[in-house]
Amino acid sequence: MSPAPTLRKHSIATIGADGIGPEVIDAGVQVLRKLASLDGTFKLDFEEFDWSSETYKKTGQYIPDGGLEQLQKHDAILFGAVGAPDVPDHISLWNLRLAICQPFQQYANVRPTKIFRGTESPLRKANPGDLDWVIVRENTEGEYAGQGGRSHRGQPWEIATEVSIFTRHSVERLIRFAFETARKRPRKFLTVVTKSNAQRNGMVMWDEIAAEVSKDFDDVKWDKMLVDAMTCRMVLDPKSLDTIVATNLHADILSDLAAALAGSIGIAPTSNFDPTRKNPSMFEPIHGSAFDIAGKGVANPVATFWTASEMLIWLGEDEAAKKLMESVEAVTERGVRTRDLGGSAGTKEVTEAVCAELEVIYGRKKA
Ligand SMILES: NC(=O)c1ccc[n+]([C@@H]2O[C@H](COP(=O)([O-])OP(=O)(O)OC[C@H]3O[C@@H](n4cnc5c(N)ncnc54)[C@H](O)[C@@H]3O)[C@@H](O)[C@H]2O)c1
Ligand SMILES: O=C(O)[C@H](O)[C@@H](O)C(=O)O
Ligand SMILES: [K+]
Ligand SMILES: [Mn+2]
Repeated sequence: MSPAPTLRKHSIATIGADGIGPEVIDAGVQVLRKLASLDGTFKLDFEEFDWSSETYKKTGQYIPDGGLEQLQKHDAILFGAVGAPDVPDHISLWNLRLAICQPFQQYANVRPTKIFRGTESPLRKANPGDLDWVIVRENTEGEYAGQGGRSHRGQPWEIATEVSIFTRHSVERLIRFAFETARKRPRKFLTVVTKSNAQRNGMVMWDEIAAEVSKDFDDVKWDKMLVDAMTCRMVLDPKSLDTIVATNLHADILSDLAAALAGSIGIAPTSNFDPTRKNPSMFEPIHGSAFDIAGKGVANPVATFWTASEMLIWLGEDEAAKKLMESVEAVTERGVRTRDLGGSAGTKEVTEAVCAELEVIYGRKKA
């Protein structure tokens, strides 16, 4: 008798945090548990962290002392969203999301977008397949470097600075990552986005570094766009784009636009990668805590399912990741969609439909 194959194990830290964050993370964990049990070749262990704006209001901290060391023990982090109506947004963002991404040097933030079957783009002429992009966002510095200050508060002569920092080290590693990402995709095509007409230092260095790095990627075609013109190209000529690289802030904005053009911000995933694998990478839907719909059971969990699929690829579970995406798309195609996608289903119904579809895909149930 051949020995039983060893079960691959992955430990996941979950941080639902605020608003719809815990709702979509619970849905994601439910689907992941189902997937692992149907697949049977790998096991997922989850540890839940209750770090949130509620924790902050009680303890004065989002992340307790030693918190990053606790995260460090896990293979990946599945994150919901942070932000609450009664905590300033810059406090919540800087003390939870950025307090993980930056020290863990998760420098490549990868944001794919596509139009799901059964859903509609607000662009009249775009159909599934016509918009298929990956935005690579710098995730450690730039406009989010944390440099700046305020003086003379409240005075008519008050001043505030918000200084963008671009280092050759970080720009080069990110652009190299973007070329590698483009190389792995069928079209092998990268668009480098900057604002090197108005911003004449850091952005000009970006353009120069892109030109230098491109020499190591003869097989990847690339072009350049100014960020303002890029918004027009995304809307008017979506088929002309494939992989896109931009600064922390520019790509933050472009990726919300990309999600909306694909149908909804409720479908778009994010991977915050530390490509060196020294630290765990963090996976989250692109959207925020959406206070306007929190607690109503209507949040679209699809962004978190796609996020979970990206996380599985990072953990080496490509086959299961593919099956998860097949089942999500079968469900959208069948019309089980939340309100943001023009449907009437709630978070629970979509989640249950995806679990049922997984059973079909794994062949336990007749379709
Ligand atoms: N990475 C993060 O944790 C993250 C990201 C973005 C915003 N935020 C924070 O979230 C809070 C709210 O920010 P915002 O309103 O600018 O952006 P948001 O993404 O939370 O919401 C924008 C709009 O999209 C809708 N929406 C978002 N996700 C949805 C989903 N899954 N299903 C259906 N509809 C969805 C919301 O209802 C809202 O109308 C703020 O505190 C902000 O700082 C956090
Ligand atoms: O990091 C940010 O800019 C915000 O949290 C959010 O808009 C995101 O996209 O993660
Ligand atoms: K998020
Ligand atoms: Mn954003």
